[in-house]
Amino acid sequence: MGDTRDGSGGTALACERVSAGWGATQVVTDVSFELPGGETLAVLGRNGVGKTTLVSTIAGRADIKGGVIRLAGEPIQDLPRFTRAARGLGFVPQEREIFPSLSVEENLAVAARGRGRGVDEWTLTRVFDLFPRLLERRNIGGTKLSGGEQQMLCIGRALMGNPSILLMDEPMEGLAPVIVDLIVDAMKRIRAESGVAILLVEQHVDIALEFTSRLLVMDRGAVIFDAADGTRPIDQRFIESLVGVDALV
Ligand SMILES: Nc1ncnc2c1ncn2[C@@H]1O[C@H](COP(=O)(O)OP(=O)(O)OP(=O)(O)O)[C@@H](O)[C@H]1O
Repeated sequence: MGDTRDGSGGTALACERVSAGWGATQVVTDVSFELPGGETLAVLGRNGVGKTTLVSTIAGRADIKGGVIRLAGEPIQDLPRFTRAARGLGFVPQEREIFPSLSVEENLAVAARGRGRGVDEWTLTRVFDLFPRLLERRNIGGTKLSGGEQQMLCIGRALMGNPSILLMDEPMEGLAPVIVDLIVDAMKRIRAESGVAILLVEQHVDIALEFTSRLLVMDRGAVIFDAADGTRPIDQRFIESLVGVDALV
């Protein structure tokens, strides 16, 4: 019997015909998928196709216009974002949103939320073990960090909430290749050590395929290639052709 809170052994996150946008503007149309507990799903697509809008809708930041979002089976689309976070939805936003007036350690500490999982809990010590750079910089103000360090802090902060689902919006964007490697390694450790389900928004097909063969490709707000259940054979070059050349530079 799996952990009912994080849905392991069942569906951790599901979107059922979700349409969404910002104010009066609809961006996402009829997106459906299921993400089992502990698995990773990559959402691919070129700039502006609606990937951020989709994860922002799941997180409770964009406006849902139709459909149902389920967290471990329970509908959450009408809940405020803070309640979704409290129920186990972690978010690594594209803009990182580090608190500028707080140190690294304070940024992490304010996000701490224990869930009584004992040794499996993410704590300051564990986050510093995952990202030793953050330990070295623990007393530095959040905005004095490099882009890569800010991304580590943003991921560490989401982990401090001990989520069952981690929504990650292009976490490698704009980072030097050596930092991308470091973040990829950290994400592999996060998956192995915590069994968290990850919804990864990516533009780079090769990076997505390092984690998963569960893929959705979006174009103009809709899903144009659905391999979310992970059973479809994946041809990297075909997926790259769907995502578009601007994603390959
Ligand atoms: N916070 C926001 N407020 C208002 N409109 C937004 C917001 N974020 C995105 N949009 C709009 O939604 C549309 C789709 O953009 P979105 O960011 O969802 O695409 P994307 O696939 O994530 O692209 P990118 O990789 O550039 O982030 C665009 O017209 C964009 O201007």
